[in-house]
Amino acid sequence: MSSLSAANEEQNVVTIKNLNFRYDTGAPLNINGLDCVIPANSKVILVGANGAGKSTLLRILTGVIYLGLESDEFDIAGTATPHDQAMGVAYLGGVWKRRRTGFEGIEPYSMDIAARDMMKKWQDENLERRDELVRVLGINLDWRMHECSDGQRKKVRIMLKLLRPFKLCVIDEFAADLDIFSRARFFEYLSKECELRGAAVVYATHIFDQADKWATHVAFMQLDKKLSPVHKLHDYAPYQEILARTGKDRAYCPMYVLVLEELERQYRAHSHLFDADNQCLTDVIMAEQACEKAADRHFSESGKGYESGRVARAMAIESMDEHRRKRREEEKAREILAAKA
Ligand SMILES: Nc1ncnc2c1ncn2[C@@H]1O[C@H](COP(=O)(O)OP(=O)(O)OP(=O)(O)O)[C@@H](O)[C@H]1O
Repeated sequence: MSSLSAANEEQNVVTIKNLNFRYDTGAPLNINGLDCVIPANSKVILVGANGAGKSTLLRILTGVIYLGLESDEFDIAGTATPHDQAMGVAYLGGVWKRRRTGFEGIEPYSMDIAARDMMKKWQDENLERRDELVRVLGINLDWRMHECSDGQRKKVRIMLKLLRPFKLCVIDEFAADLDIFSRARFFEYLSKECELRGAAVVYATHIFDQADKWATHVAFMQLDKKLSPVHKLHDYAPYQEILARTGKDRAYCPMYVLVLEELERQYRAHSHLFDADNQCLTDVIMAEQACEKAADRHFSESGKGYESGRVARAMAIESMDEHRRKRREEEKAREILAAKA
Protein backbone atom coordinates (compact mmCIF):
# COMPACT_ATOMS: atom_id res chain seq x y z
CA MET A 1 0.00 0.00 0.00
CA SER A 2 1.40 3.44 -0.91
CA SER A 3 1.93 6.00 1.86
CA LEU A 4 -0.85 8.13 0.33
CA SER A 5 -3.34 5.26 0.55
CA ALA A 6 -2.10 4.41 4.05
CA ALA A 7 -2.75 8.00 5.21
CA ASN A 8 -6.16 7.94 3.49
CA GLU A 9 -7.06 4.69 5.25
CA GLU A 10 -6.56 6.24 8.67
CA GLN A 11 -9.01 9.12 8.27
CA ASN A 12 -12.72 8.94 8.82
CA VAL A 13 -14.77 10.67 6.16
CA VAL A 14 -17.79 10.96 8.47
CA THR A 15 -17.91 11.24 12.26
CA ILE A 16 -21.26 11.97 13.86
CA LYS A 17 -22.12 11.48 17.52
CA ASN A 18 -25.56 11.59 19.11
CA LEU A 19 -27.44 13.36 16.34
CA ASN A 20 -31.11 14.16 16.81
CA PHE A 21 -33.45 15.64 14.25
CA ARG A 22 -37.20 16.02 13.73
CA TYR A 23 -38.96 17.57 10.75
CA ASP A 24 -41.76 19.12 12.76
CA THR A 25 -41.46 20.77 16.16
CA GLY A 26 -43.13 18.69 18.82
CA ALA A 27 -43.35 15.63 16.56
CA PRO A 28 -41.41 12.42 17.34
CA LEU A 29 -37.73 12.36 16.35
CA ASN A 30 -37.03 11.31 12.75
CA ILE A 31 -33.37 10.67 13.64
CA ASN A 32 -32.77 9.49 17.19
CA GLY A 33 -29.34 9.59 18.89
CA LEU A 34 -27.54 8.66 15.68
CA ASP A 35 -23.85 7.70 15.80
CA CYS A 36 -22.15 7.25 12.45
CA VAL A 37 -18.49 6.70 11.65
CA ILE A 38 -17.52 6.06 8.03
CA PRO A 39 -13.86 5.27 7.41
CA ALA A 40 -11.97 6.34 4.30
CA ASN A 41 -12.17 4.01 1.31
CA SER A 42 -15.45 2.47 2.34
CA LYS A 43 -18.52 1.76 0.29
CA VAL A 44 -21.51 1.62 2.56
CA ILE A 45 -24.89 0.16 1.67
CA LEU A 46 -27.55 1.93 3.72
CA VAL A 47 -30.71 -0.09 4.10
CA GLY A 48 -33.94 0.15 6.03
CA ALA A 49 -37.65 -0.13 5.56
CA ASN A 50 -39.63 2.54 3.75
CA GLY A 51 -39.87 5.60 5.97
CA ALA A 52 -37.11 4.50 8.37
CA GLY A 53 -35.12 7.69 7.71
CA LYS A 54 -32.44 6.84 5.12
CA SER A 55 -33.12 9.81 2.86
CA THR A 56 -33.32 12.07 5.89
CA LEU A 57 -29.84 10.96 6.99
CA LEU A 58 -28.45 11.39 3.47
CA ARG A 59 -29.88 14.91 3.25
CA ILE A 60 -28.21 15.72 6.56
CA LEU A 61 -24.87 14.32 5.34
CA THR A 62 -25.03 16.57 2.28
CA GLY A 63 -26.24 19.74 3.98
CA VAL A 64 -29.64 19.68 2.25
CA ILE A 65 -31.10 19.59 5.76
CA TYR A 66 -29.10 21.87 8.05
CA LEU A 67 -31.56 23.41 10.49
CA GLY A 68 -32.72 21.80 13.71
CA LEU A 69 -29.77 19.41 14.03
CA GLU A 70 -28.47 18.67 17.52
CA SER A 71 -25.35 16.60 18.03
CA ASP A 72 -22.25 16.12 20.17
CA GLU A 73 -20.02 15.87 17.10
CA PHE A 74 -20.66 16.46 13.41
CA ASP A 75 -17.84 16.20 10.89
CA ILE A 76 -18.47 15.52 7.22
CA ALA A 77 -15.36 15.40 5.05
CA GLY A 78 -13.69 17.85 7.41
CA THR A 79 -16.52 20.35 7.78
CA ALA A 80 -19.46 20.86 10.11
CA THR A 81 -21.40 22.64 7.35
CA PRO A 82 -21.43 20.34 4.32
CA HIS A 83 -22.93 21.39 0.98
CA ASP A 84 -23.63 19.38 -2.09
CA GLN A 85 -20.93 20.15 -4.68
CA ALA A 86 -18.66 21.93 -2.20
CA MET A 87 -15.70 20.74 -0.13
CA GLY A 88 -15.77 17.26 -1.55
CA VAL A 89 -19.43 16.38 -1.01
CA ALA A 90 -21.51 15.06 -3.91
CA TYR A 91 -25.18 14.18 -3.54
CA LEU A 92 -26.85 11.99 -6.12
CA GLY A 93 -30.41 12.15 -4.95
CA GLY A 94 -33.77 13.69 -5.59
CA VAL A 95 -34.33 17.35 -4.88
CA TRP A 96 -35.75 17.79 -1.43
CA LYS A 97 -38.65 20.15 -0.93
CA ARG A 98 -40.01 20.38 2.54
CA ARG A 99 -43.11 22.29 1.55
CA ARG A 100 -44.28 22.33 -2.03
CA THR A 101 -45.02 25.61 -3.72
CA GLY A 102 -47.32 25.95 -6.74
CA PHE A 103 -44.39 26.90 -9.01
CA GLU A 104 -41.81 24.15 -9.42
CA GLY A 105 -39.59 26.08 -11.89
CA ILE A 106 -37.95 24.85 -15.06
CA GLU A 107 -36.34 21.39 -15.00
CA PRO A 108 -32.88 22.06 -16.45
CA TYR A 109 -32.28 18.42 -17.38
CA SER A 110 -35.28 18.48 -19.74
CA MET A 111 -34.30 21.59 -21.68
CA ASP A 112 -33.35 21.68 -25.35
CA ILE A 113 -29.60 21.78 -24.72
CA ALA A 114 -26.73 19.42 -25.59
CA ALA A 115 -25.16 17.45 -22.73
CA ARG A 116 -21.78 19.08 -23.50
CA ASP A 117 -23.26 22.52 -22.85
CA MET A 118 -24.79 21.76 -19.45
CA MET A 119 -22.77 23.58 -16.75
CA LYS A 120 -20.15 24.14 -19.43
CA LYS A 121 -17.69 26.00 -17.21
CA TRP A 122 -17.46 23.08 -14.77
CA GLN A 123 -17.02 20.66 -17.63
CA ASP A 124 -14.20 22.79 -19.09
CA GLU A 125 -12.50 22.99 -15.69
CA ASN A 126 -12.62 19.21 -15.21
CA LEU A 127 -12.14 17.91 -18.75
CA GLU A 128 -10.17 14.82 -17.80
CA ARG A 129 -12.71 13.69 -15.20
CA ARG A 130 -15.55 14.58 -17.58
CA ASP A 131 -14.12 12.43 -20.36
CA GLU A 132 -13.60 9.49 -18.03
CA LEU A 133 -17.20 9.69 -16.83
CA VAL A 134 -18.38 9.93 -20.44
CA ARG A 135 -16.51 6.73 -21.22
CA VAL A 136 -17.55 4.88 -18.04
CA LEU A 137 -21.23 5.76 -18.32
CA GLY A 138 -21.50 5.58 -22.10
CA ILE A 139 -22.62 9.17 -22.64
CA ASN A 140 -22.86 10.93 -25.98
CA LEU A 141 -22.13 14.60 -25.34
CA ASP A 142 -24.31 15.54 -28.31
CA TRP A 143 -27.44 14.12 -26.67
CA ARG A 144 -30.03 16.85 -26.40
CA MET A 145 -31.45 16.77 -22.91
CA HIS A 146 -35.12 17.14 -23.92
CA GLU A 147 -34.80 14.05 -26.13
CA CYS A 148 -33.01 11.84 -23.59
CA SER A 149 -34.49 8.70 -22.04
CA ASP A 150 -34.71 8.62 -18.22
CA GLY A 151 -31.54 6.51 -18.04
CA GLN A 152 -29.61 8.81 -20.40
CA ARG A 153 -30.70 11.88 -18.45
CA LYS A 154 -29.60 10.19 -15.22
CA LYS A 155 -26.17 9.46 -16.71
CA VAL A 156 -25.67 13.11 -17.62
CA ARG A 157 -26.73 14.18 -14.13
CA ILE A 158 -24.25 11.75 -12.57
CA MET A 159 -21.49 13.03 -14.86
CA LEU A 160 -22.16 16.65 -13.88
CA LYS A 161 -22.41 15.87 -10.17
CA LEU A 162 -19.10 14.00 -10.15
CA LEU A 163 -17.07 16.47 -12.22
CA ARG A 164 -15.33 17.67 -9.09
CA PRO A 165 -13.34 15.13 -7.07
CA PHE A 166 -15.39 13.99 -4.09
CA LYS A 167 -14.48 12.87 -0.61
CA LEU A 168 -18.01 11.72 0.21
CA CYS A 169 -20.47 10.65 -2.45
CA VAL A 170 -24.02 10.07 -1.26
CA ILE A 171 -26.38 8.15 -3.53
CA ASP A 172 -30.08 7.92 -2.80
CA GLU A 173 -31.47 5.22 -5.15
CA PHE A 174 -30.02 7.29 -7.99
CA ALA A 175 -28.47 4.51 -10.02
CA ALA A 176 -31.70 2.52 -10.39
CA ASP A 177 -32.46 3.91 -13.90
CA LEU A 178 -29.09 2.79 -15.26
CA ASP A 179 -29.05 -0.47 -17.22
CA ILE A 180 -27.15 -3.27 -15.50
CA PHE A 181 -24.04 -2.86 -17.65
CA SER A 182 -23.78 0.89 -17.01
CA ARG A 183 -24.47 0.30 -13.33
CA ALA A 184 -21.66 -2.24 -13.05
CA ARG A 185 -19.22 0.17 -14.71
CA PHE A 186 -20.39 3.05 -12.56
CA PHE A 187 -19.81 1.09 -9.35
CA GLU A 188 -16.36 0.05 -10.54
CA TYR A 189 -15.62 3.72 -11.14
CA LEU A 190 -16.75 4.60 -7.61
CA SER A 191 -14.50 1.90 -6.16
CA LYS A 192 -11.52 3.27 -8.03
CA GLU A 193 -12.29 6.81 -6.84
CA CYS A 194 -12.53 5.67 -3.21
CA GLU A 195 -9.25 3.82 -3.39
CA LEU A 196 -7.44 6.65 -5.11
CA ARG A 197 -8.40 9.46 -2.77
CA GLY A 198 -9.54 7.77 0.43
CA ALA A 199 -13.10 8.78 -0.40
CA ALA A 200 -16.29 7.06 0.76
CA VAL A 201 -19.66 6.31 -0.83
CA VAL A 202 -22.94 5.88 1.02
CA TYR A 203 -25.54 4.20 -1.14
CA ALA A 204 -29.15 3.87 0.02
CA THR A 205 -30.96 1.23 -1.96
CA HIS A 206 -33.56 -1.52 -2.01
CA ILE A 207 -31.89 -3.17 -5.02
CA PHE A 208 -28.90 -5.37 -4.30
CA ASP A 209 -27.66 -6.60 -7.66
CA GLN A 210 -24.18 -5.06 -7.25
CA ALA A 211 -24.04 -5.02 -3.47
CA ASP A 212 -22.20 -8.28 -2.71
CA LYS A 213 -19.43 -7.55 -5.18
CA TRP A 214 -19.10 -3.86 -4.52
CA ALA A 215 -19.89 -2.95 -0.90
CA THR A 216 -17.42 -3.00 1.98
CA HIS A 217 -19.88 -2.01 4.74
CA VAL A 218 -23.56 -2.17 5.57
CA ALA A 219 -25.62 -0.01 7.93
CA PHE A 220 -29.25 -0.40 8.91
CA MET A 221 -31.54 2.53 9.53
CA GLN A 222 -33.68 0.78 12.10
CA LEU A 223 -37.35 0.93 12.92
CA ASP A 224 -36.61 2.81 16.14
CA LYS A 225 -35.02 5.60 13.99
CA LYS A 226 -31.55 4.68 15.24
CA LEU A 227 -28.70 3.78 12.93
CA SER A 228 -26.92 0.48 13.50
CA PRO A 229 -23.12 0.54 13.61
CA VAL A 230 -21.57 0.76 10.15
CA HIS A 231 -20.62 -2.93 9.93
CA LYS A 232 -17.58 -4.02 7.97
CA LEU A 233 -18.89 -6.88 5.84
CA HIS A 234 -15.59 -8.71 6.02
CA ASP A 235 -16.05 -9.40 9.73
CA TYR A 236 -19.80 -8.98 10.16
CA ALA A 237 -20.85 -12.37 11.51
CA PRO A 238 -24.46 -12.49 10.18
CA TYR A 239 -23.24 -11.73 6.65
CA GLN A 240 -20.40 -14.23 6.84
CA GLU A 241 -22.84 -16.86 8.09
CA ILE A 242 -25.09 -16.26 5.06
CA LEU A 243 -22.09 -16.47 2.72
CA ALA A 244 -21.19 -19.82 4.24
CA ARG A 245 -24.61 -21.40 3.54
CA THR A 246 -24.50 -24.20 1.01
CA GLY A 247 -26.78 -26.62 -0.82
CA LYS A 248 -30.45 -25.78 -0.71
CA ASP A 249 -29.75 -22.98 1.81
CA ARG A 250 -27.22 -21.26 -0.43
CA ALA A 251 -27.98 -17.54 -0.80
CA TYR A 252 -27.63 -16.42 -4.40
CA CYS A 253 -27.78 -12.76 -3.39
CA PRO A 254 -26.38 -12.75 0.18
CA MET A 255 -26.98 -9.03 0.75
CA TYR A 256 -30.64 -9.43 -0.15
CA VAL A 257 -30.96 -12.32 2.31
CA LEU A 258 -29.11 -10.35 5.01
CA VAL A 259 -31.42 -7.37 4.65
CA LEU A 260 -34.56 -9.47 4.53
CA GLU A 261 -33.58 -11.45 7.65
CA GLU A 262 -32.50 -8.30 9.51
CA LEU A 263 -35.74 -6.49 8.69
CA GLU A 264 -37.73 -9.52 9.80
CA ARG A 265 -35.74 -9.59 13.04
CA GLN A 266 -36.40 -5.89 13.62
CA TYR A 267 -40.05 -6.38 12.80
CA ARG A 268 -40.37 -9.08 15.40
CA ALA A 269 -38.45 -7.01 17.98
CA HIS A 270 -40.22 -3.71 17.32
CA SER A 271 -43.67 -4.61 16.06
CA HIS A 272 -45.14 -2.37 18.76
CA LEU A 273 -43.69 0.61 16.86
CA PHE A 274 -46.08 0.13 14.00
CA ASP A 275 -49.00 2.48 13.84
CA ALA A 276 -51.38 3.63 11.15
CA ASP A 277 -48.83 6.08 9.69
CA ASN A 278 -45.89 3.76 9.68
CA GLN A 279 -46.63 0.42 8.06
CA CYS A 280 -43.30 0.40 6.27
CA LEU A 281 -41.97 -3.08 7.01
CA THR A 282 -45.37 -4.60 6.50
CA ASP A 283 -45.12 -3.19 2.97
CA VAL A 284 -41.80 -4.92 2.47
CA ILE A 285 -43.07 -8.23 3.80
CA MET A 286 -46.30 -8.01 1.83
CA ALA A 287 -44.42 -7.16 -1.37
CA GLU A 288 -42.29 -10.24 -0.85
CA GLN A 289 -45.37 -12.41 -0.20
CA ALA A 290 -47.04 -10.99 -3.29
CA CYS A 291 -44.05 -12.10 -5.36
CA GLU A 292 -44.32 -15.63 -4.02
CA LYS A 293 -48.02 -15.80 -4.78
CA ALA A 294 -47.42 -14.68 -8.32
CA ALA A 295 -44.91 -17.47 -8.78
CA ASP A 296 -47.28 -19.99 -7.16
CA ARG A 297 -50.08 -18.86 -9.40
CA HIS A 298 -48.04 -19.55 -12.48
CA PHE A 299 -47.34 -23.03 -11.13
CA SER A 300 -50.91 -23.82 -10.11
CA GLU A 301 -52.54 -22.58 -13.31
CA SER A 302 -50.64 -25.26 -15.13
CA GLY A 303 -53.04 -27.55 -13.24
CA LYS A 304 -50.73 -28.76 -10.48
CA GLY A 305 -52.17 -27.25 -7.33
CA TYR A 306 -54.34 -24.85 -5.48
CA GLU A 307 -53.77 -21.14 -5.13
CA SER A 308 -55.86 -18.33 -3.75
CA GLY A 309 -58.16 -16.83 -6.36
CA ARG A 310 -58.60 -20.11 -8.22
CA VAL A 311 -62.13 -20.67 -6.90
CA ALA A 312 -63.13 -17.13 -7.87
CA ARG A 313 -61.62 -17.62 -11.32
CA ALA A 314 -63.45 -20.94 -11.79
CA MET A 315 -66.73 -19.30 -10.73
CA ALA A 316 -66.17 -16.42 -13.13
CA ILE A 317 -65.63 -18.88 -16.01
CA GLU A 318 -68.76 -20.81 -15.03
CA SER A 319 -70.88 -17.67 -14.94
CA MET A 320 -69.54 -16.63 -18.36
CA ASP A 321 -70.53 -20.07 -19.71
CA GLU A 322 -74.00 -19.57 -18.30
CA HIS A 323 -74.16 -16.15 -19.94
CA ARG A 324 -73.11 -17.62 -23.33
CA ARG A 325 -75.66 -20.48 -23.01
CA LYS A 326 -78.51 -18.01 -22.38
CA ARG A 327 -77.40 -15.86 -25.33
CA ARG A 328 -77.36 -18.91 -27.63
CA GLU A 329 -80.86 -19.92 -26.48
CA GLU A 330 -82.16 -16.39 -27.13
CA GLU A 331 -80.60 -16.35 -30.60
CA LYS A 332 -82.15 -19.77 -31.39
CA ALA A 333 -85.58 -18.57 -30.23
CA ARG A 334 -85.28 -15.49 -32.47
CA GLU A 335 -84.33 -17.72 -35.46
CA ILE A 336 -87.37 -19.99 -34.89
CA LEU A 337 -89.69 -16.96 -34.66
CA ALA A 338 -88.19 -15.52 -37.86
CA ALA A 339 -88.64 -18.86 -39.66
CA LYS A 340 -92.34 -19.06 -38.62
CA ALA A 341 -93.07 -15.50 -39.71
N1 LIG B 1 -40.29 16.91 4.25
C1 LIG B 1 -40.74 16.19 5.27
N2 LIG B 1 -41.52 16.74 6.23
C2 LIG B 1 -41.99 15.99 7.27
N3 LIG B 1 -41.71 14.67 7.44
C3 LIG B 1 -40.94 14.08 6.51
C4 LIG B 1 -40.42 14.79 5.38
N4 LIG B 1 -39.68 13.94 4.63
C5 LIG B 1 -39.75 12.74 5.27
N5 LIG B 1 -40.49 12.83 6.39
C6 LIG B 1 -40.78 11.72 7.33
O1 LIG B 1 -39.55 11.26 7.87
C7 LIG B 1 -39.56 9.83 7.96
C8 LIG B 1 -38.35 9.28 7.23
O2 LIG B 1 -38.48 9.54 5.83
P1 LIG B 1 -37.31 9.21 4.80
O3 LIG B 1 -37.72 9.76 3.47
O4 LIG B 1 -36.02 9.65 5.36
O5 LIG B 1 -37.37 7.60 4.77
P2 LIG B 1 -36.56 6.55 3.89
O6 LIG B 1 -35.94 5.57 4.82
O7 LIG B 1 -35.68 7.24 2.93
O8 LIG B 1 -37.75 5.83 3.11
P3 LIG B 1 -37.83 5.19 1.62
O9 LIG B 1 -37.18 3.85 1.66
O10 LIG B 1 -39.30 5.05 1.44
O11 LIG B 1 -37.23 6.17 0.67
C9 LIG B 1 -40.88 9.36 7.40
O12 LIG B 1 -41.74 9.06 8.49
C10 LIG B 1 -41.39 10.52 6.60
O13 LIG B 1 -42.80 10.57 6.63
